Amino acid sequence: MHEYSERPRRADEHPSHRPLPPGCFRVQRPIRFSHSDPAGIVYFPVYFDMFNGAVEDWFTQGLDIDYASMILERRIGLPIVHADCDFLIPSRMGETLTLGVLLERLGRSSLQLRINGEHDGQVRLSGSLTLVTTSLDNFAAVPIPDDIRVAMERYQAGCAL
Ligand SMILES: CC(C)(COP(=O)(O)OP(=O)(O)OC[C@H]1O[C@@H](n2cnc3c(N)ncnc32)[C@H](O)[C@@H]1OP(=O)(O)O)[C@@H](O)C(=O)NCCC(=O)NCCSC(=O)c1ccc(O)cc1
Repeated sequence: MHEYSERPRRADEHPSHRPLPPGCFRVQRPIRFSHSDPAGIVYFPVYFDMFNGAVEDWFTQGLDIDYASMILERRIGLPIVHADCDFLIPSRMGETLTLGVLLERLGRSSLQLRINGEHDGQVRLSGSLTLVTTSLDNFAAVPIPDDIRVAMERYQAGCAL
């Protein structure tokens, strides 16, 4: 039996669809012509590309760990093993989305992030990414390196404030 009546209907009815805590890292993303489909709204895969850009900026600006050096010099990759997104309100060219990053879970080699797209205080989309720290030499999962874990734990504590 379908239980559609139990699905959240409005942006403010589900916990993950509320704005993230103010302490979370946020980055602005202008919506450009190239992001939109013929209906004039952002084409859904574009949001996943924006999510990864937000993760890169979160590392470099929010954690103070240079994302490019982590990959190119330390040879630590962060492949995505899970991605999902609820799309609540469409966005259009000329608008600016604010992407916020909440660190929901820190595992041995994986981390789960909630990434919300907000506009005028409203959550327009709410996604989840699971990333795994991986050696780029053999493409196997490796424990999250200590310095990265410390930075993430510090971030998690600050975000909750
Ligand atoms: C990442 C992998 C090498 C890990 O494989 P394994 O070493 O066998 O993984 P394990 O089963 O041991 O799991 C490792 C951890 O991931 C977790 N995991 C693994 N799969 C999942 C899924 N699907 N969901 C949630 N958690 C998961 C698992 O629970 C372990 O967690 P911890 O307890 O915290 O350690 C392998 O799963 C893989 O290669 N997957 C394909 C990844 C891929 O192709 N993704 C899409 C493209 S990558 C990409 O877009 C990208 C973006 C940005 C970048 O910087 C890099 C790449």
